[in-house]
Amino acid sequence: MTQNTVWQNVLEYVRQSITEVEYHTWFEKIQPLGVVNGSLELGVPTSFFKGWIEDHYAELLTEALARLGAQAPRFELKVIPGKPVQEDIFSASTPNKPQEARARLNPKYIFENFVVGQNNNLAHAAAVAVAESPGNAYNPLFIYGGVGLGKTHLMHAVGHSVAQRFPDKKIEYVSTETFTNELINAIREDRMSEFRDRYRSVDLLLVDDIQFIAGKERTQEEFFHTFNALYEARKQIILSSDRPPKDILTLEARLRSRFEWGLITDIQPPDLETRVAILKMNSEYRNMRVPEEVLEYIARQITSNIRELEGALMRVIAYASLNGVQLSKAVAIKALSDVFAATESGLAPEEILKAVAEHYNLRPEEIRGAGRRKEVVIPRQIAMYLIREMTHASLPEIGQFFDGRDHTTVLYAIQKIQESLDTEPNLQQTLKSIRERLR
Ligand SMILES: Nc1ncnc2c1ncn2[C@@H]1O[C@H](COP(=O)(O)OP(=O)(O)OP(=O)(O)O)[C@@H](O)[C@H]1O
Repeated sequence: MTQNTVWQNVLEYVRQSITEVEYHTWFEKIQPLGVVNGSLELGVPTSFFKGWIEDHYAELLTEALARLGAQAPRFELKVIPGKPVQEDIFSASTPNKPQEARARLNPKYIFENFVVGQNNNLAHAAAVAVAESPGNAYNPLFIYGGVGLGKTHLMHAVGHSVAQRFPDKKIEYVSTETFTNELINAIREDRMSEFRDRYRSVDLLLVDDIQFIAGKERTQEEFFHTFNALYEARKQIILSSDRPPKDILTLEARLRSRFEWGLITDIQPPDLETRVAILKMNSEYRNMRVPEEVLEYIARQITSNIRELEGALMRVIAYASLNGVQLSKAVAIKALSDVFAATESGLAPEEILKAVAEHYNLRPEEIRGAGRRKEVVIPRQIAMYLIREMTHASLPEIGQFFDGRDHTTVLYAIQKIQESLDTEPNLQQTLKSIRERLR
């Protein structure tokens, strides 16, 4: 199981550095075989495939292993003809066929894997009630809370549970971003009735990150009608958000009041015991035995984001396996040393954004916002680049920070700056003086 943990970490890194097409073409077909003497062994379907990976991605793979703390990062490709596509927990969240409702649900996000603590027990109880009697308990169910605290997990858990209990019910999970993009495409391609049929014919609609609907008038209009159609037909709606409806600015009053019709429940950051329990559950899920002292060390370091908490555990497991050492607190401290060193040196994305804004004589909101003028686009790209360089924020987190942009937008911005750095000496000077402001 360790190899899966290592591989998932590597994949996460790789995915941020290449296009989705490359990722699906090459990396989804690789199967982790094991870590042998510190070298990660990977199974590939053909020798052509092997050669391609060696020629094009060797450096990236080595870099990913080094980032995981491998002292001597090495991997070996073995041709295993006819090997099926690796089953990985991330692949379930990306298929395009809309009707395959369950396919959009992450298999890990079930009630059994959700640790209930004081921070989330009300949200959990409400989700269970809704799963038992969709459309009748609380409609809509509105779950809000900070980043990485389990909102999506709970929504998916309801989806899995309803799918199991009521196999004929149609379930749709969608992020607000996807809903918006699909709406735009439907309008452009003259497929609005298809779009409406699809969303208005479901029995359970799960919409993630609804706060991003703010300011999008056409999306709000369409969602309003979808909401009404489903509500009147007593179909269940669950919404997640990083804030309660009253704090979503520029949300039409009629939508806000609808969001408040059912039950609004929040998820708070977990306490220490709950964090340890989550880590324990996670290691059991991966069939790993991790000493209590390691779990506790990690749980004490990371307090407010469960995704980061899990990421740290994975990193420690990967580090131990790649370096051939037993899991212990000392190893955990080493494995996480650079993670914590960087957060202690402690620049927050806000500070970096502020420095960029000051440099350009702009307001931070102008850079963060939707403006497309060149005067704000370049500072925005620079801010994204520097946040990536100076913090441990992931591409999706940076995207979220910049008013919910997609991680591909962030990746594009970073690549753009990297390319320009070679050709534009002025840009190097700009970056230098912004970095100096941050000293
Ligand atoms: N109570 C919990 N028990 C076990 N795992 C949890 C719990 N809460 C969150 N997690 C795990 O933490 C990770 C992040 O959770 P999730 O994606 O649901 O957060 P979120 O609140 O939707 O975040 P975002 O605001 O970024 O959308 C997931 O891997 C999830 O399984």
